[in-house]
Formats: sequence, C-alpha cells, structure tokens
Amino acid sequence: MVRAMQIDGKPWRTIWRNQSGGIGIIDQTRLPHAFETLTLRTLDDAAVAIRTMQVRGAPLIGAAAAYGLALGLTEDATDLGLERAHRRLIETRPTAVNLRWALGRVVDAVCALPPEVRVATAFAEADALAEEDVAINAAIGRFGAELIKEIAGRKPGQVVNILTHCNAGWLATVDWGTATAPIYQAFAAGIPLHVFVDETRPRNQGAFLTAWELGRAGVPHTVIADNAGGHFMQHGMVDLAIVGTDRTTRTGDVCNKIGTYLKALAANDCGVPFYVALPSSTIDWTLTDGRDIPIEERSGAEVTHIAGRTKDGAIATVQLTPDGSKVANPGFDVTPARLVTGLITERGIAPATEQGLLRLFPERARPKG
Ligand SMILES: CSC[C@@H](O)[C@@H](O)C(=O)COP(=O)(O)O
Repeated sequence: MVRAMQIDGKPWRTIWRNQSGGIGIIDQTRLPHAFETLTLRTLDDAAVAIRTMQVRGAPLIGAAAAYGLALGLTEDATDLGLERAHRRLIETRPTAVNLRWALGRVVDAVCALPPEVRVATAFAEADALAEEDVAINAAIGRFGAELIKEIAGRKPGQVVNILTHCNAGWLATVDWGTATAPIYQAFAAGIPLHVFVDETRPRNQGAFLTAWELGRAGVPHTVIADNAGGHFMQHGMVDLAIVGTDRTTRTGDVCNKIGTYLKALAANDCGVPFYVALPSSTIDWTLTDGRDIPIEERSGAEVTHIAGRTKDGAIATVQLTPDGSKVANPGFDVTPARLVTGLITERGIAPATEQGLLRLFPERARPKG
C-alpha cells in the first residue's frame, strides 16, 4: 500500500513511541517554517501539547490523549491517578469528540485491572487505537478516491479540482488524514488533480499545515484566502469540496473548523458536491442537533496577531488590528446535514442522515420501545 506520510522520502507518523519510553510528536506549532519533533514524557506534557496545539486535529487529539493517559498512569496508576489524568486531559479541548472517545477506550481497558498492570495495558490500548486510525483513514481514502475517479471519468484529460478547509490531513491524524486520504490515494492512482487550500484564518491551518503536507507529497495545490472559495465555485473551478469534522451528530450535522459552514453554503448555491470525511470515532451518537456541540472559544490574540517568517528567516509576530478593538474567536462552526452531500467513513459513504449513518453502523441503532 502507498504510504501517505513521507518527509524527504522517509516515512513518518504524527505520533509514535520512542526508544526512551516517551511519546514522539511533530511540533505542529513550528510548521511550516521549521520541522521539529518533541518527546512527551509526562501527563502534563501531553495535556500541554494538546492544549497548545502542538498536536491538533480530532483523530490525533484522540491518539495523543490515549498516550497521555498511559503516561499519567506511569505517575500514579491508582483509581485516583486514573481519574486525575482523565480530568486533566478531557479539559484540554472541548469540541473534538475523539478526545472523550479515546480516553473512554483507555479507561475501559484498564479500570478493572490491578494498578500494577495498568500502564502496560494503557500503552497497548493507545498503540491499538493509533494503528486503527491509520487503517480507518486508509479505508476512507479508498472510498473517497472513487468519488474523485468518477469525476475524473466525466472530464477526461482534465484536472479534478478539490477544495478543502483547515487541515484534515495526515498532520491531523496518525497517518493519511481524513479529507486528504482520498486526495493522496487518487493522486497515487494517477488521477490528475489540484487542491484549493483555504488559508483558514485565524490559525491558518490550511496555509501552514495543509499546504506544507501537500507540498511534501508533491500534490499540486493553491492556497487561497478564505473569502475566495465562493468565487472559484461560482466560476466552475471547484469540482468537489472535502473537509474533515471534529464532531458529527447521529443526524449528520457536522462541526468543523470555523468557516466550514460558509463553504458549504457556497457549495450548495453553486451545485458543488460537499463531502465530509470522518472516522466513526468522530460521530457523537448521543447528539441529534449540531447546535448542542460545544464550540471552543479561543484567544482573541489569534485574531489580533499573526506570526510568519521575515526576510531574514526569523519568525516574528505582528499586530493586525487597532489597539482597543474587541475581537471574538469561535474555533468551530456547525454545517447542518442538509448542506452535506455525503459522509465518507471507513465503512463507506453515507447520506448525512441518521438513517444513512445507521445503515453503515447498525450497532448504533437505539433499542426499540
Ligand atoms: C481529520 S481532522 C478534522 C478536524 O479536526 C479538522 O478539520 C479541524 O478542524 C482541526 O482543528 P484544529 O483546531 O486545528 O484542531
């Protein structure tokens, strides 16, 4: 199988166990201008890495939290230690449901065990979860690549143009990405394609991360200002939009990075198919209304300031807004299911409806009566 994530020809994942017993990560706050790795050794290291977005993206937040809980148990494997580590990690970021899901998996795996075997079991569960993430994203890639191939079949010899928002790429997962997995697989199969990358203000995950990883993979792409997507759709320059999600309700409402909703509205108006790629760990089966999803409110400094590389190679932060202007910074928004053409999951593509999801995940049906 083609491996998605390579940097200068060397395969990489976003998170790994290293020789010294620590957890290796790529420090995503340093990209695209520096590629640096870090080792997480303690519960606190893991919590800080998630909160400060050294690791980010719903599936990777889940994997990092699972390893974080295992690290926490190395400090205190008692019931109290488990509870403390769980509380510390669950508070790091509110929107991606993968965090709750991954912590729940590790807690379920260890809670009935005596403290002396909990650490090994927790690491094994975190390893399993990370491995599964890779396989799940590869499956999403196979289903999604078929959509791209279908479009390519309708315009022989022409490039398929795909728009994506934020970074739902391999940097947001353990490998492959969700929204990017179909892109990588179609590209590897020789389909001529090009990706419009929304810059994704205010944290610029598109401009900083998606552009960087597509560039490493040799995928043709163009970074656009967030406000430009509607224009390109209106002019027939986008064949398909694929984005990720941090939490999807059982009815198919999708919560993703701020600005996704506006792209879905524009896609709907322009007749551009709008797909959301997700592992089932991103579905919150307890929710039926996207308006109930907690939206992360982030620091205003992300709106008032921007960091970048100066001509002499230094990283500098500059102020954009006038002194004294108030700012608001919701990190996510909800795209109602009616604007979503389909959900690309590891079990296939479902309409964004409860029925559609239950056809793929029948074990999630609510007991009758
Ligand atoms: C496969 S990742 C899906 C989402 O997590 C992604 O689109 C996103 O919104 C990431 O937000 P971030 O705030 O960078 O963690």
